[in-house]
Parts: sequence; C-alpha cells; structure tokens
Amino acid sequence: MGNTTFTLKWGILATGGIAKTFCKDLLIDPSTRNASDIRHQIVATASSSSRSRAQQFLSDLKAPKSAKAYGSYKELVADPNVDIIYIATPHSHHYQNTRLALEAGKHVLCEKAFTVNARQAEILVNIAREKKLFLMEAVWTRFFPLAREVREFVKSGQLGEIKRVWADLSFWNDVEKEFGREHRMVNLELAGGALLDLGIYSLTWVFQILYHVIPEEKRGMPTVASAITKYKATGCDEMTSVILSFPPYGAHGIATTNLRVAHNPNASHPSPDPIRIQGTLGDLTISNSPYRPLSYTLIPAKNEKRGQLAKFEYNTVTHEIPGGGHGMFWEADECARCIRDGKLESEGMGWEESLVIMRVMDEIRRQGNLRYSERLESVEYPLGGF
Ligand SMILES: NC(=O)C1=CN([C@@H]2O[C@H](COP(=O)(O)OP(=O)(O)OC[C@H]3O[C@@H](n4cnc5c(N)ncnc54)[C@H](OP(=O)(O)O)[C@@H]3O)[C@@H](O)[C@H]2O)C=CC1
Ligand SMILES: O=C1OC[C@@H](O)[C@H](O)[C@H]1O
Repeated sequence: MGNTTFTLKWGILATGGIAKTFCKDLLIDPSTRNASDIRHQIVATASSSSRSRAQQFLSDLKAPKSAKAYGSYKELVADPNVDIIYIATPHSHHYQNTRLALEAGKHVLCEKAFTVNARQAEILVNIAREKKLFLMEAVWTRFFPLAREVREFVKSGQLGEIKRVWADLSFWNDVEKEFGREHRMVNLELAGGALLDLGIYSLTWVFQILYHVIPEEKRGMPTVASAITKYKATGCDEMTSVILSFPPYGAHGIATTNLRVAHNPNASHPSPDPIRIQGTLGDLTISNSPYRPLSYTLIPAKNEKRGQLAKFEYNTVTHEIPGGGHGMFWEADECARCIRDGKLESEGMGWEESLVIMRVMDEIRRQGNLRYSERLESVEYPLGGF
C-alpha cells in the first residue's frame, strides 16, 4: 500500500437533514483528524423529489462542481463513478433502497435503524455476501475514538466483571405540536417511533459492552423483557424500556428511550450521565450525549471494609471532535479502510451484531404489540413507491 491515499467516491441517496450533516463531515479534510491514508469525494447525489433538489443540496454544501445531481435513486445507483451509496432515507425505506444499491453492485452505508425487521436485514447481508460488497449499518457512535477507548478499557478487565449497563436516549418533546402525525419520528408509515430512531443508541451502548467485547464463542442473543407505551395519535412507540440478560454470565442491560422525558431535561443544569457501565471493580459513566459522546468518567469502587477495589484513579476524560465536524467522518473513514482492504464488513459494526440487535428489536415490538404495515414489514422486492 505504501504511502498512497485511497479515495472513496460517495453517492448520497436522499437530501434530508442527516444527509446534509454527513456530507459536511465528508468534506472536512481528513488531515484535521490525523488521517492521511483515506480521502472522501462526493461524486453524486439523488433526490426522489427532483433533480433540482439534488442540485440545490450540492450547491448548499459547496460540493465539487463535478458532482452529479440525479432526480431518482435508480439513476444514482447506476452511476459507474460511484463506489458506495449512503442511504439517508427514513427507516421504512432502508430495505428497498439498500437492496436497490446492492443489486446495482454498490457498497452501502445505511442509516440506523438498519431495516424495519431482522428478516429484511438478513436478506441484505446475504446479498452483500454473495456479491462481495461492503455493507454497514451507520451506527456512527461506535467509531468515535471515545467509544473505541471505552471498549478497550472494559476489555482490559480494569472494571472487573461487568454486571450491568444502563443506557438512556430520551428527548423532551412537545410530541403533538412538534411531530403531529406526519413527522418521521412518529409516522407509522415511515416506521417511526422511539425504539427504531433513538432506542437503537441505548441498545448500541448495551451491546458494545455486553456483546461486542465478549469472545465470539461465548456471546449470544440475550433474553428480552420490555414494555412499550404508544403515542395515541399514530400508534408508534413513544416510550420503550427494555431489560436484557446476556450470556454467558447473565449481565443485565437496561435500555430506555422516550419522546416525552429527557436524559438531560435542562442543559443549564447537570443530569446524571445517561450511560453507566457497572463492573465489580468500579463504574464507567458516559456523559451527554449518548450518540455523540464527548467525555467519560471512571469511578473506582471503594468500600470502607474492603478498601480500594480498583487499580485506576477517579478521572474524567474528555475528547474534542476535530476539524469542526459532527463526528460522522469516523464511520466514513471506517468504510473507506474496509473497502480499500477488501473487507465486506466492519469489525466495529459487523453483520452478525446488527442482526442480533434487529432480532432484539423485533422481540421488543412483538412484546409491545407494535407492528408496522404489511408493506413495510415485507421482504418483497422491488415494491413500488420507494
Ligand atoms: N446518525 C444520526 O445522527 C442520525 C440519523 N438519522 C437517520 O437518518 C434517516 C433519515 O433521517 P432524517 O435525515 O432526519 O430525515 P429527513 O426527513 O430529514 O430526510 C429524509 C429524506 O429521505 C427522502 N425520502 C424519500 N422518501 C421519503 C418519504 N416517503 N418521506 C420522507 N422522506 C423521504 C427525502 O429525500 P429526497 O426527497 O431527496 O429523496 C427526505 O429528505 C433515518 O433513518 C434516521 O434514523 C437521522 C438523524 C440523525
Ligand atoms: O440518530 C439520531 O440521533 C439524533 C436524534 O436527534 C435523531 O432523531 C436521531 O435520528
């Protein structure tokens, strides 16, 4: 490989809020985060609304003039200059849109939640495997240096045996006023609801600690006990709470999400850290926010009778996000390195783990009697209207 820089050429599928944030990060010079081995280029964007919307999106971003604008997703995935497609549509569309891109021979980074249900995710993974294409669920938080550091600390055993992980991602919303019935956060036809949109982050923290760092031969699907409260106007979940019990030691993960109360209700006053990892030798807590974590605190266990239990000091570690970015470039860098190295999946967010999390979400929805329409739950492809 030598000193060459690998350039990954991106096609952006959809022009909404997160597509814009992600593209801004793609345009930040990787040297600001000490990365010289990879580069990103936005070579095309598509909007299902119109070509002019895609063109406006590129102009607003000050993307290179050479970037193409398309008025349909089909045209985008057919562009031979595109290496990887970033899927930035609502959850309802992920299966159809990702499949469209894979069938066209493109690598894919698909926004969370991966799909509506596990069956859809399994099919996408099988296609990627057969066609030898890279595919990843865009759980960007996992690629923060802070998240890697936390996983390493847990793996080192310094917290002892992890017994429990608490993780909350909840926002105070005036749900009726802000979201009504149509907003993607609550719209059942867009597979809206707290679980798929926010709860995935709570599950991400629980899984990173109680699944990801456990040796493969010892880890497995947790048992699931959960409760869902629905939003009356649409029937989506507005409050979901889950207790998971993980093999091999029965550690508990408590994952919660809510659209009406917040993990930090008042930004001017401190709230308890929303992520708490509890080991037999101490705790590691992660401060706001659960999806864009900037600092963590180590709390060594101490007991009057038994003295200091841990070998580490009380300490708060803070990480800045370099280059004025949002922090989404780290997952993009991961895609570039995997594709450069011929990997079909990332170690940080592998297929099997995405599938287990989707199965857990299926079970939570089953227990809470939350089903999307047959059309959204379907694995039929292609379906019109996507
Ligand atoms: N990683 C993160 O931090 C975040 C991730 N997300 C995830 O990103 C995805 C998109 O969220 P977000 O960008 O906030 O959503 P937006 O509503 O802002 O954008 C979604 C885009 O999808 C396209 N689209 C295609 N069909 C439809 C349809 N029927 N209804 C609505 N939009 C449609 C539209 O683009 P066009 O007209 O150009 O085709 C639209 O602009 C979700 O999966 C969400 O969970 C969201 C926020 C933060
Ligand atoms: O992924 C996300 O993270 C930030 C939230 O505000 C947003 O609703 C969600 O989609």
